[in-house]
This record gives sequence, C-alpha cells and structure tokens, in this order.
Amino acid sequence: MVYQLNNVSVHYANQVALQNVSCTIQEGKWISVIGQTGAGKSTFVKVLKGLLPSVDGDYWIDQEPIPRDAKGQLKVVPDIGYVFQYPEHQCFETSVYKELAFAPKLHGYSQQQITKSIEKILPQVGLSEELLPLAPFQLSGGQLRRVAIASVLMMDPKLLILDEPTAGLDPVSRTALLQLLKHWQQQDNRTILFVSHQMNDVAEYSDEVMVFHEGYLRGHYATSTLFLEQTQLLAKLGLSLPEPVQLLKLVEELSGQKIKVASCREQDIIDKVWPIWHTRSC
Ligand SMILES: Nc1ncnc2c1ncn2[C@@H]1O[C@H](COP(=O)(O)OP(=O)(O)OP(=O)(O)O)[C@@H](O)[C@H]1O
Repeated sequence: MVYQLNNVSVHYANQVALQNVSCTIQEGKWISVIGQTGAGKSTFVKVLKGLLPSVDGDYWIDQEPIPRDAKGQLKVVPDIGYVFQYPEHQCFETSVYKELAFAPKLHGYSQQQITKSIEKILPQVGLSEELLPLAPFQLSGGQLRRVAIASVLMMDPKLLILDEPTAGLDPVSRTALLQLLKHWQQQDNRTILFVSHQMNDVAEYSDEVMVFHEGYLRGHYATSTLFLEQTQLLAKLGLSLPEPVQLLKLVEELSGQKIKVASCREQDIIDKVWPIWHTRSC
C-alpha cells in the first residue's frame, strides 16, 4: 500500500502543528520520524491513522482519497496499527488475554482464530503464554509495552505506527524489542513508522528518515544519506548525530582522511574505523 499526503496542515486552536506537509510512504520500509520536541511528529502520525478529524489538505491510500464523514472530517483508518507513546493509555482490559482478544472480538473473529493469532503473535513480541491471565498492572514496563504492541499486531496491520516505543526501556530490552519489530517488518513486506528521539536506533534500523521542524517536513532521506551527508542540516535543526557517526567523524578528523563506509549502521562504521584506529594512523 502507498500512503500519500498533499499539502496537509493541522491547527490546534491557535497553534499550527503541521504545515503544508506532502509526502509518500512506500510499503516494505522502516521509516523513522525525527525532530525536536513539538516539531509535529505525533501530529503527523495521528493524521495518517485518521485520529485527527480536522485536517486541511489531501490524503490518499493507494490513490483513493480516504473516507470523510458528512462534515468533511477524516475517518480512522482501520488497517493501520497505532501503538501509543504510553502503553498504559492503551491497555485497559483486566487481563493480558482480554487485551489481546479485544479488537479481534470486536471484528467478529472466532475463538479459534483468536487463540491461533495469540499463539502466533506472543513469540513475535517475545512474550510468554504464562502472562495471559495477568492484569496489565502486574507487568513490568517492558512487558506492558510488548502487550500494547501485540494487541495491535493481532489485527495484522500492513502499516504499524510506533510513537516512541522504546522510551523508558533498559538497553537490553530496547534492542530486543527493536530486533523483534525489524523481523516482523521484514516478513511480508510490512511498513513501520517509528517516531523516536534515539538517533542510534534510527540509524541502526531505518531505511528512510523523515525530519520535522516547527511543523514543516524538512526532508525525507535514505538513512545513510541523512546521517553521513546532511550533517549541517541536522546541526541547524538541533538534532544530534548517532554515536557511531560521531566516532567516524572524530577518526576522520584525527587521521585527516575521508573514510568510506557502507552505511551509517554501527557494525559498518566499526569495520572501517577499527583498522585505522588499531594501526594508530590517527
Ligand atoms: N491536543 C493539542 N492541543 C493543542 N496543542 C497541541 C496538541 N497536541 C499537540 N499540540 C501542539 O502542537 C505542536 C506539535 O506537537 P506534537 O505532539 O505533534 O510534537 P512532537 O514532535 O510529537 O513532540 P514530542 O517529541 O515532544 O512528542 C506542539 O507545539 C504542541 O504543543
């Protein structure tokens, strides 16, 4: 599926949150959405899900305008999965099982279909069946976040929106969750829109990055192009470089040579930087 916005703007009372945003989201990609606090990232992803009824501009999915009600307000797009920034805002059932079964029941899935989906999804998000009878408040923050993601995956969305899904997780849980999500995205050519302030994660997992600033979309780049070639833009917008890229720049400066890397991913940078550092040629 292809999602297209043309000249989309959003106002909250007197505040302009999104200004004339035009973009195309192609399927099968991990696309990160970055920008400083208040840049318009959450507003942008809410527009895609159809959570903000009052939106100026055009929105098409596969070249079809998305439905509006009689007052011209956008409707929620059911095929898009949306995981909220705070899982406690999303999980309201009395057990993990009920949480996972909630949306499928609403859509008329049989008990057998629900059980089959739960058996498939739990390992995909790294959760054990032993958690099914527990109440959400009995879970750790990381487990609750996985339940929130699992409940959205139960409806098998082609596009999954994650608004800062790793906030508050320790580094090991964060890496585990991101790897699970990457695996899910790469199966079946799915799409992830990942709102994040964590530049290391953005550099490591994304295919593309959209950069927001003061409500404007300032660029939509291949990840390595952004972090290796658009460093002045990032500095101007007050956004930091991922740590591996900072290391690359430091070694380039000390050695006085330009180092060609395959991508901005950590391992690709280490592979090139380590031999130069090791031979003390910088
Ligand atoms: N419900 C609302 N009512 C009024 N103003 C809002 C509302 N939601 C967001 N805004 C304003 O719109 C602008 C964009 O907010 P948005 O939440 O999209 O930014 P963001 O880039 O996601 O920020 P953060 O990284 O802090 O989550 C901000 O100035 C914010 O204060």
